[in-house]
Amino acid sequence: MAETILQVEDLSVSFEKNGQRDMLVQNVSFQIEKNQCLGIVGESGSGKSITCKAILGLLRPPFHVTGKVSFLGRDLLLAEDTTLRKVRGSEIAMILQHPMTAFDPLEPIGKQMTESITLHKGISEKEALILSAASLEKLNIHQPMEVIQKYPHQVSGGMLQRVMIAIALVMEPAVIIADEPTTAVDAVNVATVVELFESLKKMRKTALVFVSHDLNVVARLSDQLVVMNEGSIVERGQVEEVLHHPQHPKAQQLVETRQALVNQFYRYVKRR
Ligand SMILES: Nc1ncnc2c1ncn2[C@@H]1O[C@H](COP(=O)(O)OP(=O)(O)OP(=O)(O)O)[C@@H](O)[C@H]1O
Repeated sequence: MAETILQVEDLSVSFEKNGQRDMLVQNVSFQIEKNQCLGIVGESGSGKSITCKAILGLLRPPFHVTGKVSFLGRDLLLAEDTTLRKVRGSEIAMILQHPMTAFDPLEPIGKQMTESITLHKGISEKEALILSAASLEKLNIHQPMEVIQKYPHQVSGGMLQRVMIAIALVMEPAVIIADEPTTAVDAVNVATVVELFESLKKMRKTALVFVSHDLNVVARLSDQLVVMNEGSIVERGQVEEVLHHPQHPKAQQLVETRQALVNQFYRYVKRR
């Protein structure tokens, strides 16, 4: 039987402002097994990022989170901060949409990479540096030692997203939560990133939560797909089923928009 690694039950998030409570995410439930990828799609503002942040315990008041997030039998919503930090670094990796916010602007990139790796893997800084450089090379970063010496503001957003993915590759976590991990990455490197995620899934049995606006990438990586709208899941199922036979109007709209873009692309290619 497949082993459930992450189970989210009735996750709701509200935000309090001027005595008024806004519901941002409502009763979201899903589960992921080892070696499986759950894709999350939905229009901008539908609650995808807030859901990821809530799972990772990254929301503080005035956000209010309820529900249950079980990771290998532990409820992450009830976990102490120190436990959460440990889990986040080594067992659940996160790749965030805005990479700049994930790095300390005052420390070189390499130091930040080796710090998390030595802490969670219990290896020396030198070993961590070698692993970091090898991991960066897998992501087509050909002069890794140069990048390692730079500060976050000295490289592009796409490069920082690849650095976050490189850290995840070294850590080999049980789960990766990737919130639009390729938004700033150029097209050639998107293919590399997708291949690396695919091989992590296959070789390491990593479970993935993959949020993206790119339905082609989602179709390639995901097994199950959920569609979010206004904070709720409005459709779920096998990825092919949802993409080929969407039932909810919002899911249909997403798929139609993608089809229109693909058709436009082929018309453009034919004209050339
Ligand atoms: N820091 C915040 N404070 C208050 N409200 C927020 C905050 N971040 C997000 N929200 C609100 O929460 C809701 C869900 O936002 P979220 O960022 O999860 O959407 P999303 O689906 O990830 O969108 P996108 O695809 O543009 O990243 C939106 O109504 C948004 O305005």
